[in-house]
This record gives sequence, structure tokens and C-alpha cells, in this order.
Amino acid sequence: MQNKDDFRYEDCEETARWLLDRVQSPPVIAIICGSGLGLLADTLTDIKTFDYVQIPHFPTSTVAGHSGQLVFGILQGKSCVVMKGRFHVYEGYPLWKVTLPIRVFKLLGVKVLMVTNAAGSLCETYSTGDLMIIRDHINMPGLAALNPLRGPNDERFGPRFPSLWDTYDKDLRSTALEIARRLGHTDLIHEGVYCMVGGPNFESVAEARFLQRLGADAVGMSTAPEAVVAKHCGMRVFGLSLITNRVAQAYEMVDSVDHTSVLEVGKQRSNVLQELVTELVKSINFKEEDKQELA
Ligand SMILES: O=P(O)(O)O[C@@H]1C[C@H](O)[C@@H](CO)O1
Ligand SMILES: Nc1nc2[nH]cnc2c(=O)[nH]1
Repeated sequence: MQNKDDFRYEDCEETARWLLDRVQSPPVIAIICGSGLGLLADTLTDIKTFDYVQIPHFPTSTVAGHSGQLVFGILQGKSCVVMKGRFHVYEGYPLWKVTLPIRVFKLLGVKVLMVTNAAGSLCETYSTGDLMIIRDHINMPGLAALNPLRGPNDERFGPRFPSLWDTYDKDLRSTALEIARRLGHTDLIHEGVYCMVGGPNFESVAEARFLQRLGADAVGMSTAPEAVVAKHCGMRVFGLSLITNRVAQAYEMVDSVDHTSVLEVGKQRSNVLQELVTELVKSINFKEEDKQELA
């Protein structure tokens, strides 16, 4: 059963074809920039940029710090596509639309998805400005059937019942950890569990305590749906959270988080993030079958 609230494979194909007709080389790596992290796109060379509004079937960005551009280019000799701005459920988009770019990337030939986000820390040992490699996630809306895979399943993308136990690629995680240490960032790098909530409000103290007790180390308003769809369609996924604030878990704590301060931390830390992502891209070796598919 297909209705207007479901995604259509043919729409994704149309978008992919539109983009392929306009770029030099199809991307193998896709990078999604979180709030205030769009400067990552500046590391690319030979760039070709499209505003989201130009691209057929693409949603548009409505949040400050998400400029709404798709940038194609070369990073460390690899063809990449970077989303300067992502889509969130709280903007009013259905989850299939939030994740439409991932399915388009799959059709473009992308093998690896790197997702970044701004997140609040629920973990005692994390400080503002730290980075957390995502080991796993808790998809809060997904647990209550707000899942991007809800609705008819198109087997051309993936199976009806995908396993998510290994969503965040183990090799990419350990390589990223090694790189961070080599770059001298041992003190600010962590590996942990990201929890996605719907937003747009930040957490109440009781909610923060609840999420921390569930096993979450950081909380944000994105990423999990993108990772689910990427895993569903067979991509390797790497996730990185920039800790932009500590979430208050006691009524005596002052929590002054707002979107402006989130963006400010993003700006301050963009160089560390760029460095890490660039080195990680450099480290990726594509398998023979990937190369053949791209030839
Ligand atoms: O797109 P991300 O997940 O980085 O954005 C986070 C969550 C909210 O959209 C925003 C709050 O400041 O930052
Ligand atoms: N839900 C949520 N998202 C964030 N994004 C950046 N900081 C936060 C936070 O504290 N909570």
C-alpha cells in the first residue's frame, strides 16, 4: 500500500539522476554536517554546489546553522558529497523525507555515510567541546513507531526487518579513535551512546535523568533516522557528536543551553572536527567490488 505519506523509489531515482547529470564524478562518501558544522564542506576541492531548493524532491533547511546546500567535491582524493544542513522531525518533515537524501546517496553510489551532530552531554566525564564517536544509538521516536522505515518496504533498498546491532562501523570507530589520539586529542575524544529525541525543546531535568539511566551518553535531535536508513540500504556508517553543552540532571544546576551557544561551540571546534573527518576519509580503502561498481 503506497500513499502520499510514503517515499517513492522513483522520486529518489529522479533526484539521483538529476544530480548525476550535473556532477563530474559520483560520490563514494557522504558527510552530513550537524548544527553549526557546515565548515566541514570547506575542506573539499573541485566543488560543485547546489542549493536544496534547486534539487527535485529535496526538502529545504529551516534551521539556523544549516545553510541548505549540497556540496560535491574531492577530499583526500575521494569523491564526496557534503550536506551543509540536515532535516529534522521537529521542522515538520515526515521521517521518510528527513532521510530522503540518504536513499538518494545510495543511488549515487555512496558506500560510507559520515554523520555529525551537536549534542548535549549526559555523561559526567564529558565536557563542552569534547567529541563523542557514536558506538550505538537509542532511537527514542523509533521505539514508538516513529521510524523512517515505517510503511511499505522497498526491497531495492533493503530488507523489511534489518538488524541494527552493528550500525556504527567498528573499523571506522577504532580508526577514528586512533586518529584522534595521534592528533593529540586523547583528552577530548570519547566513544558512547547517542540518544535521539524529537525536539525542538531541550530536555527537562527529569527527562535528562531518565535518558541517562537508559544508557545514553549524549542527546540530540537527529542522526538516528539517517543511520537507520543508511544501514538498511547497506552503507557503512560513522557518527560523531560534538558536545556543545552539559544537560542539567539536577535542579540546582544552571542549564543555559540555547541554539546560539550550540552554534558557537560548533564554530569554535570546527577545525578539530575537520581534521578528524579529513584523516578518517584518507584512511578509507574501498574494496575491489566497490571500485568495479563505480568504474
Ligand atoms: O542537526 P543537529 O543534530 O546537529 O542539531 C542539534 C539538535 C538541534 O537541531 C539543534 C539544537 O541546538 O542542534
Ligand atoms: N536534545 C538535545 N539536543 C541538543 N543539541 C545540542 N545540545 C542538545 C541538548 O542538550 N539536547
